[in-house]
Amino acid sequence: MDTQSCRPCELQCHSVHQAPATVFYIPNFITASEENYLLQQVYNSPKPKWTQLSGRRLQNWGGLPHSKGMLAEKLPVWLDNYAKKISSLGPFEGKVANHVLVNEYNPGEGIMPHEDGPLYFPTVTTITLGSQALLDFYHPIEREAEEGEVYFPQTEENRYFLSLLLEPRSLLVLQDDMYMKYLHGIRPVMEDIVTEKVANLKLCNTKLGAVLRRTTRISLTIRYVPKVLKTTILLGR
Ligand SMILES: O=C(O)CCC(=O)C(=O)O
Ligand SMILES: [Fe+2]
Repeated sequence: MDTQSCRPCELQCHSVHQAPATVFYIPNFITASEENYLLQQVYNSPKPKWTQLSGRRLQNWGGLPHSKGMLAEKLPVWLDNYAKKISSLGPFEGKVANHVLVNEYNPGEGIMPHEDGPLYFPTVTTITLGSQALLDFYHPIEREAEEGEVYFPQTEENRYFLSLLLEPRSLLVLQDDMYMKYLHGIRPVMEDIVTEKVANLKLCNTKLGAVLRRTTRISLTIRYVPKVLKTTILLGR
C-alpha cells in the first residue's frame, strides 16, 4: 500500500460536511499521555500567566496581538511542538502558528458568542483537553429592518444554528465562513446535550441524546498572527 497517499488528505479526510465551509475535526489527535503532559505544562505555568475573565481563565503565549503588529515572543517548546505539528497539516497556508491562547473553563463556565477579529490569519486550530464542550455557532445580528420589511427578532436562540462537539484530545480547524461569517460561543452549562444540531456527531464517540457532564476543560487555540513587529525597532526607540 502506498502510505504516502493519505498525506494530502490529512485535513481533507477529516472534513465536517454537515457544516458550512470550513470545518475539520480530528478525534484523538493526541494521545492520553500527551494530554496529561499538556495539562501538566498548563498548570506548571507561573501563576501570573493566568488572566481571570468572567467565566474563564486564560494564558496568552506568543505576544499580544495588536493592530500595529504583535511584539512576538518565542512560544515555549511544549506549545511550539504542537504549533509546528498542526501547521505542517497546512491550515495556515505554509506559515507556522506563532500564537496560543490557553482557556480554562470550569463546569458552568463558557464564552459569549463572538468573532475572533482581524488580527489573526482567518483560521483557528483548537486542541481540547480534559472535558468536552459544545462550540455553538450563531448567525450574525442583521441590520435593522428597513421600511416595508418585516422585522424579525434577532434573539440568540433564533440566531443559533449548529454546534460542534469538541471531545478531549481532539483537534478542530475552523476557516472561511465558519471563522469569518458566523459567531461562536460556549454556553455556561454543567452538561452538554447531544442533539441533531451537532454537525460532527458521526465523527464523535457518543450518540444522539447523550447527556455529557462537564469537568474542567482546557482549550489550546493555536493561530498565526501575520503582523509581527521586529524587536529591534522597539529596542531602538
Ligand atoms: O475554548 C474554545 O474552544 C473557544 C475559545 C475561543 O473562542 C477563543 O479563545 O476565541
Ligand atoms: Fe473565539
